Amino acid sequence: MGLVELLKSHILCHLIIGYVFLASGLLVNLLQLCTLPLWWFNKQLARTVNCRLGYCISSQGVALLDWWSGTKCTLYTDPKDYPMYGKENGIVVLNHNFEVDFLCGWSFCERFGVLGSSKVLVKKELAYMPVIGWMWYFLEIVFCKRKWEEDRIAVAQSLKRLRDYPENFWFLLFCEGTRFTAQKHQISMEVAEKKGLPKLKHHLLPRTKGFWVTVQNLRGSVVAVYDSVLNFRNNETPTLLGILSGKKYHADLYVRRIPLESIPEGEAECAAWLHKLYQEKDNFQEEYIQTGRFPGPIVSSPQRPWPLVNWLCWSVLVLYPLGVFLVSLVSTGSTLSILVSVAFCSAASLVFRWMIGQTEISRGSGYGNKGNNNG
Ligand SMILES: CC/C=C\C/C=C\C/C=C\C/C=C\C/C=C\C/C=C\CCC(=O)SCCNC(=O)CCNC(=O)[C@H](O)C(C)(C)COP(=O)(O)OP(=O)(O)OC[C@H]1O[C@@H](n2cnc3c(N)ncnc32)[C@H](O)[C@@H]1OP(=O)(O)O
Ligand SMILES: CCCCCCCCCCCCCCCC(=O)OC[C@@H](O)COP(=O)(O)O
Repeated sequence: MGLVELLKSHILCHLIIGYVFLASGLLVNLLQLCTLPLWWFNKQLARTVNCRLGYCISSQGVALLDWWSGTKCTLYTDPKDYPMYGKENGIVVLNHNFEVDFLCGWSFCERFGVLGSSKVLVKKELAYMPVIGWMWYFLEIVFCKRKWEEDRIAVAQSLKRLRDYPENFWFLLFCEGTRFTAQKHQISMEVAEKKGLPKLKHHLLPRTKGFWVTVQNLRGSVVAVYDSVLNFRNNETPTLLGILSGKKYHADLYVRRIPLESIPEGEAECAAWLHKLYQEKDNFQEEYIQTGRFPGPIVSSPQRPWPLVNWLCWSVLVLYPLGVFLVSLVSTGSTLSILVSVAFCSAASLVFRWMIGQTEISRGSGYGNKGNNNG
């Protein structure tokens, strides 16, 4: 192991990264709170400002993936669709097998200039997470309880609000509704069998209601569905802790652009369309596993320097006062103030570790563990 690798895997580096993320993130959350009065006077300006503020947080995740761990993300897509990416609103339908799929998603958003404005249908539990969950409130992210009776009105209302969003956005949908596990897969295939639907090998049976309500409510504002399939080379299953330790992975993403007008309007027809899409996604995954590549050409989607620049700026901004504080603490501080500071740092480390834990499939929810629903 080289010196740089050793340094990247050192806990002190992780603590510094965690501190920069939490301190800058909470500062940004505070700035977002300050934009509240602006919503009354100029809603579109408030939204644009919040996109930029959101970028300050999520691009740190991209910097960690692209610059710190050096993970490569390769895009397979039709070159004639490429110029449209980032220039129009799209619904992204992505498989949900990996703990860092959201980071890869963010990395592509960054490359196409839609990171600050990117949206997702996310489980309500994540709304309470400091920094990211709080940022999402101001970015008008759509939360769901994964209980259709409670979600149907709230989700539709949140989606309707996005119709006049001032920035181009991608709306991410994990239609499987939860991360892939062997047990959830077995149960969802039992549901598929009961419904007379073909079995899927690499995906859970998609939940169709969220997709239907999204397509219905964003029609006219969103132009296309980006059917996306993500996998990692060499059968790797990357983790956020691995990335934090500087482990380099190689992600491959296959994207097909499907015009929204080709998707049926009726609920049953739309659901059938989505089930067919997941059979095709399953075939693409199978092809990747057999051949090590997705269909179609690789299109270069270069990284931009901004996530690194943003990360360095925030690091200077929050590490400098910490340094000054630590020096004064050591030189003049009482035992009590040193103990309080140590306790505070330990608590912050635990919060950061808890946030990382939210990405771990082994700590995932029981949703999808019962055939008749929430489990
Ligand atoms: C060019 C580059 C392109 C792309 C780049 C890629 C991406 C970048 C884009 C954006 C990035 C932005 C942000 C990313 C950042 C972070 C996000 C990270 C993660 C958070 C994601 C989540 O939180 S996922 C969980 C929440 N989301 C969802 O659940 C969405 C899918 N779910 C739905 O749509 C649901 O329908 C629902 C949530 C709306 C409602 O839930 P409910 O459980 O009530 O669902 P249903 O009513 O559908 O369920 C009942 C039906 O399901 C059948 N059933 C029962 N058991 C099962 C089972 N085990 N498996 C499957 N189906 C089951 C049941 O029979 C019912 O059937 P019906 O026929 O009656 O419908
Ligand atoms: C320097 C930057 C460091 C960045 C550190 C980020 C810290 C962690 C933030 C995590 C925020 C996003 C979490 C996404 C987690 C996720 O993928 O959720 C899973 C859900 O879909 C489904 O849940 P489940 O039913 O449990 O599978």
